[in-house]
Amino acid sequence: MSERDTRTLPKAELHLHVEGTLEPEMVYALAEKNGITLPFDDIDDLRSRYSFESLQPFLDLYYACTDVLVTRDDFRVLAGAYLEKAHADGVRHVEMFFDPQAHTARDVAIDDVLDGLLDAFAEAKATHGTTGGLILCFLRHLPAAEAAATLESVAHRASDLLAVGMDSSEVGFPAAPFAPVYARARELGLHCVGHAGEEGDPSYVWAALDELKVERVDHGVRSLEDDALVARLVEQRIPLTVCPLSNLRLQVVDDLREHPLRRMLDLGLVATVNSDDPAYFGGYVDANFDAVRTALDLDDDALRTLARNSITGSFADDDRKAELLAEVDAW
Ligand code: HPA
Ligand SMILES: [Zn+2]
Repeated sequence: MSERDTRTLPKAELHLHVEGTLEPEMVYALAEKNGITLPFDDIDDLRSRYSFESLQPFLDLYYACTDVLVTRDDFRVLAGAYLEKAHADGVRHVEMFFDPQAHTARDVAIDDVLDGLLDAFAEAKATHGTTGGLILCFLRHLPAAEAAATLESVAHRASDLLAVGMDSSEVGFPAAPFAPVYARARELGLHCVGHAGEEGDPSYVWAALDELKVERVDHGVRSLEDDALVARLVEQRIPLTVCPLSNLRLQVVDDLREHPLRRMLDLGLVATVNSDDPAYFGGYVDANFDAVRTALDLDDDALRTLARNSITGSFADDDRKAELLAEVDAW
């Protein structure tokens, strides 16, 4: 096993929900500032709820906490705190998910969400040289018509986004109705990614590829159950944004020593390591690198491959990719 400090390994984070970086202290501070009554007794009661049997109970808590985000500055502060932690973890490029429908449903203006998040990126670029951008996620448990309306509401600001994505409950919520929304996103010049194969079987990953035409699969760990799917992902070099501690906490895997990440690398898949919802799942990106390094006995070459995959799998421009890949080679 490698002994190097993985925080010094230059990397990109490609699977990070900004709402999932809401730490309990910030939940309480923002609730007080914004006069919001939380459905918990106190901060310790909230902390006691961070144990999840599956995706849905986590999502219920995640959306309840999201209600404290109201103003442009709330979004700036939230994303800014994450970008500082990411910088300390060696993250040089971030492609950040946000869930606009979780905010506009509470009458928060989508421009305030976007502007606050972009303020934080501008600060991180100026302070640390961090690059990256925003991925607008559609909530797949809601009707596709609502996703379409959300996209149209920001169509005039498409240049402020990198991509669209899809998250929230997976099993029982088919991708096909969202195909026209994804087609429209491509028309607007946006990249396309989507969560699939987290809890859903390989048919969900096929649908993300064939119906939504995603360029990257978020999670995708269940793809390994289907050899033909693995062959397609390898052949087309479709990156998979894997989130080990998330998989452990949501009981997608019982034990990190059984996590498929090493098998994914051995099969030639473009797998990356990410934190998903770090405030809820026990750690930011370096904690994820550290956990899989120990559990799967990964050496420095495997860690470098994961970092390289995060850069080649990103939507950074070619010059930025070359710059970051050279930094990884020098590690
Ligand atoms: O891990 C996740 N899966 C699906 N939706 C999500 N929304 C936030 N985190 C997640
Ligand atoms: Zn996710």
